[in-house]
Amino acid sequence: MHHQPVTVWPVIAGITVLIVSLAHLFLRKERRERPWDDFALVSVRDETAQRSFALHGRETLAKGLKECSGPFQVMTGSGPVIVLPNRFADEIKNDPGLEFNKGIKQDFFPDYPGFEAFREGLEPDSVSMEAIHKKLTPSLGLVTDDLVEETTAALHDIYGEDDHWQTISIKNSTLDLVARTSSRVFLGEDLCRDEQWIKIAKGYTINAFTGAFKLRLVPALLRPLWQWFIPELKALRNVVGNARRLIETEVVKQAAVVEEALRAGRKPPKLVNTLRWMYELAGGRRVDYTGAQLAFTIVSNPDKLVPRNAWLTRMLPQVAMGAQSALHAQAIINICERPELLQELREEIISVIGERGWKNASLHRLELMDSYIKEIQRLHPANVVSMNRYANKSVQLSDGSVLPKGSRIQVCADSLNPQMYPDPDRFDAKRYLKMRQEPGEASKWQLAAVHASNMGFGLGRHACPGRFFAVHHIKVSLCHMLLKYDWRLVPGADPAQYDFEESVRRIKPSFQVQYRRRREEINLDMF
Ligand code: HEM
Repeated sequence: MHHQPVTVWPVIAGITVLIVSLAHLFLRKERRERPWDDFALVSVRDETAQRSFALHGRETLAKGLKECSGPFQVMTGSGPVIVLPNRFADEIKNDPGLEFNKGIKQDFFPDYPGFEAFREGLEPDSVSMEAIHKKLTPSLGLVTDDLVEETTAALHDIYGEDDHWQTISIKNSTLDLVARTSSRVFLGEDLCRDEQWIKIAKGYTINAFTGAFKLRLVPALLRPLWQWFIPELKALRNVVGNARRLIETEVVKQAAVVEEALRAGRKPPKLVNTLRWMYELAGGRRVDYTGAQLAFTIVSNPDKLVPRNAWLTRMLPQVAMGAQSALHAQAIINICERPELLQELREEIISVIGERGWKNASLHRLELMDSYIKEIQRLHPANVVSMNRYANKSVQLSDGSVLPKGSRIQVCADSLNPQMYPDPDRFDAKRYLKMRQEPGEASKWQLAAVHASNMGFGLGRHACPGRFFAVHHIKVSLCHMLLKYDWRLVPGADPAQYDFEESVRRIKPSFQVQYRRRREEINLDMF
């Protein structure tokens, strides 16, 4: 009788892959999700450490600070994080052993198709990072006219011209405003008004986060194959494809204008947007313009992030649009409760912009506004920890404790320290203005300056490089929003409309405010 040859090799190969994958999964879980030795694991209300931090993050941190004399740890959804009291902020701020990007890279898949934004955005020497440092920050004076024009057009579309009170979600409306006005600076006039682009910027984030989350659940060996079966990653690849079509068309268009001018022996017309800047900086280098633009917008919709991505939800909302729109929204909410301050801010805008126009120096002179926003970052921060780091090697602290290689770190804020801030629980819009009036302190307490006592923009070598633009941007927006509209809370509405996730506080999308068009004292569009 003829026997069918037994095809044992595929079976053996399959079993081997399974065993290796399970071993890998086990080891990975062991390595990344077990608390570190030598650091107290803090929890409150008899909850498990993970639930304690997820549900009562700020309370858990407060307990750790009160009961532990030094660093302690909390358990996040994706493993332990060692929390340092604020006194270590200056000590570790420039430590080369503590990286910003590595933690994100580990949880995302920059080499897989769809994750181009992570590949481009997480390279410290990427052209997009260079564009922020070398072009965007030094050229703020050049982007002001575009920002002013786009703000006027966007406010007209979003809030309109009606002088009767109307009700709107402050979170969604400021997100729409910021998505459009910052896209004007990132991409130029045509794309910032393109609904398809705005939709892409919002869709990319949710698919990237959900897809990465699902992929992380699978053993590493299977991921190269598994990625093709995850619906969100299919959607992600489509979004990138659509973005690529839009952005590359724009790159070709902008490049053609430059080439044509050069061929005709003319100086190319000036265009101020990061796309053009990256093109100029690229030299011979290959640049993924689409990945870079998606990286700029990656957190345009931070509310939709998946809870299990806790480590990332803490880090990424602090980058770009999500943080900018949250600060815009908080500035409006706070002003609703302070009509006298609104009047003072209006007077400052009228006197500074009215007399000097939209110069860079004028925006510097909006010192009350500067102080007001910094006080919001102090007293109503989106997060009470900052300086997310990953230890590339073990790092010894001055108290003798050792941050193990592979651990993730955060530093607690100290913005309620009465030694630093008298009457710390009081919201004082002029607090930083007064501090700047002390001899020698004029620039130390500017909104864009970083200091361990207010880490709204981080601290040290990984402090936010986009902060100078962010400050410029919010000042242009607030000049328009405060002068053109009256604002108030919805009468009788619950003031506590925030969601808390771990140590992060987010404004609920359902948080509504009321506004109506007023006649502005000066025409901001004429300067
Ligand atoms: C109000 C707006 C913004 C706020 C509050 C903010 C806040 C922050 C904070 C706190 C960090 C440090 C995170 C940490 O150390 O854990 C950070 C980093 C960063 N931010 Fe911002 N940011 C804002 C806007 C922007 C903008 C507009 C850009 C880009 C143009 C940007 C690009 C970045 C980048 C690339 C990093 C990482 C820096 C590095 O890897 O060294 N941010 N941001």
